[in-house]
Amino acid sequence: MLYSQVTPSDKRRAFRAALDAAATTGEPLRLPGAFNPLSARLIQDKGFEGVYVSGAVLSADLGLPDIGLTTLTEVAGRSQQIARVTDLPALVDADTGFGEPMNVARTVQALEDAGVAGAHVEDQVNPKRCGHLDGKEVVGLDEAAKRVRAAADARRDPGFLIMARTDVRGTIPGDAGLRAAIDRAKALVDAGADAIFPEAMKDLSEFEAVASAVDVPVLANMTEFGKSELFTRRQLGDAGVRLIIYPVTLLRVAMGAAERALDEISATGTQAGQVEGMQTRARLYELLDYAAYNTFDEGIFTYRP
Ligand SMILES: C[C@](O)(C(=O)O)[C@H](CC(=O)O)C(=O)O
Ligand SMILES: [Mg+2]
Repeated sequence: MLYSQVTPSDKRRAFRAALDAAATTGEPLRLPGAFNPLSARLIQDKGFEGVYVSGAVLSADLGLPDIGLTTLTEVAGRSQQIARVTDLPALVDADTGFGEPMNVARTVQALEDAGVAGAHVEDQVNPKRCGHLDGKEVVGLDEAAKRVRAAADARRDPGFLIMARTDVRGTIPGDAGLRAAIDRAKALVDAGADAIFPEAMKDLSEFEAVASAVDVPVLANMTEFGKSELFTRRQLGDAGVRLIIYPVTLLRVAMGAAERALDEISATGTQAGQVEGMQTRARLYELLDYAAYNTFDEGIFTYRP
């Protein structure tokens, strides 16, 4: 009932332990993007290992493009709403950290307070772009390392996972881009990153090259309509990847269904033809643990001192 009984520090410990275990099992953790707290419940119910709080989803949710318009307050608020309804660890997209290294430090503390298990900070210039679009730019390695060091130094819970994302691959064509990504990944681990998010890898061999160059967990971003092919968990696990995000998948699926429903109402004058594909009232109540609230009510009601 209400919120998760698992404390943030327990979730962080469990997240790190699961990441360690993934190195031996070869089965990367799967973190679908929760587009709201309810979808986080569904992700847990379906047996996934974590939830992702995507910047692209958060901005789209607000009717905005993903170009660095959202604020720390908005991201931390949404992260807290999502993290508190699930026992799973939540990994948050902190974009560029919302400013200079000192702002990055504050971002990490705000996200710790939000109860999430970790966050990634990227090396794009402000204003940032989706990592799978052309024309993005990155800051120098020095600046990128300062962001990561600030993030690592700021956390109060050593379990909070600091992930460094590098977008450099997409800014340099050919092998030089991959080499630059590997160099950055290593330098960002030296700066204190607990994990690496190499953005816009072209193929499996690129994931493999990054994963074998660093001895921290590496994330694969399986976003649709982007630069990376959609690989399976098995393929990514074999390439040495330890966690996979499906950042915008559930939002895209839900919005696709919403469009179809609206079109059908317009075309036929009723949503009746869509009911079959809908989540039922009973299933919604199950996810909300409605029954527990009834029992609670009865407990209060029948209480006799
Ligand atoms: C992972 C990502 O940073 C996100 O905000 O979810 C995006 C996803 C996307 O726009 O498809 C990204 O930059 O890859
Ligand atoms: Mg993002």
